[in-house]
Amino acid sequence: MLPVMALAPQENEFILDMCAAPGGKASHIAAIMKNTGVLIANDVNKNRAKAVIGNFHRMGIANSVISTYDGRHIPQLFKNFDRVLLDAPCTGTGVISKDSGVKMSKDETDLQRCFTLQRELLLAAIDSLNFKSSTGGYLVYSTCSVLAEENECVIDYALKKRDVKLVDTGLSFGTEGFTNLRQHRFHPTMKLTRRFYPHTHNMDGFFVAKLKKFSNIIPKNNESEDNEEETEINNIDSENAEVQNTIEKPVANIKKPKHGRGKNRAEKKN
Ligand SMILES: C[S@@+](CC[C@H](N)C(=O)[O-])C[C@H]1O[C@@H](n2cnc3c(N)ncnc32)[C@H](O)[C@@H]1O
Repeated sequence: MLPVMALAPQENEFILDMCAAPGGKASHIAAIMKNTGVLIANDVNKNRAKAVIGNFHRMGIANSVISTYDGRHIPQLFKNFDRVLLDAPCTGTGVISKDSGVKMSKDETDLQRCFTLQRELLLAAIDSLNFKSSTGGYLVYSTCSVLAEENECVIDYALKKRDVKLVDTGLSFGTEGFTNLRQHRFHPTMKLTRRFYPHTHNMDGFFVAKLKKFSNIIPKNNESEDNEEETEINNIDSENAEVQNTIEKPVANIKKPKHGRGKNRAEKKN
């Protein structure tokens, strides 16, 4: 439950668990909230969401709404959360000891698909946060993967695309996230993220990062978006343009995100 400890939910807050099923972490958050405030427990997979319903009934949780939206659409549906947990879908390379099939069943395309989705979900999670929250404005991103492509690379992307900064997770163990790995050079604050390894920490491989949001402004990215001015998210967000077009459709009909062809200019350059 490390991500929930890092999230540090408070009573009476408005909290989103964007990828909640089967609901272990959402139940933990709800227990800390003591049936005050509101918890939105969302998961795109309707079958898996049934497990959240079961868990919440069993635990007598009465302050929650369980939804089955694609997390990338959440900012158009709910906004101004005090805290958001994004326990992202991932390749599961941290739990190979439990499911050795991961070694054989994932190829490069799966990895690419995973980290594209992770980036999109993370931007949506940030966009749904209330930076003016008097108690929060925090987001926790976690995966059960040990691959930098699904962890530091995703966080690095968000640091460039939104007005957020990494903060201490408050977790007293784990190793520091990478600032320097192969061809990658990440922001020095990446050491505030935490990595957990089966052989070192006697637990599943895991990654936890905590971000604080400072405004709704999309920072000018000097490397890839030289001609773009700082802009309020609500006005432009081209990444969400496709989402806006599909928002009225049932989840099953939602267009898949485009990979490769059709990406916007900035993403292509990254
Ligand atoms: C690592 S699991 C979450 C585990 C959960 N936090 C818990 O503690 O029980 C990732 C979840 O993300 C969900 N998911 C995948 N794509 C999604 C999307 N686009 N929007 C929302 N949820 C998504 C999957 O259905 C899966 O249940």
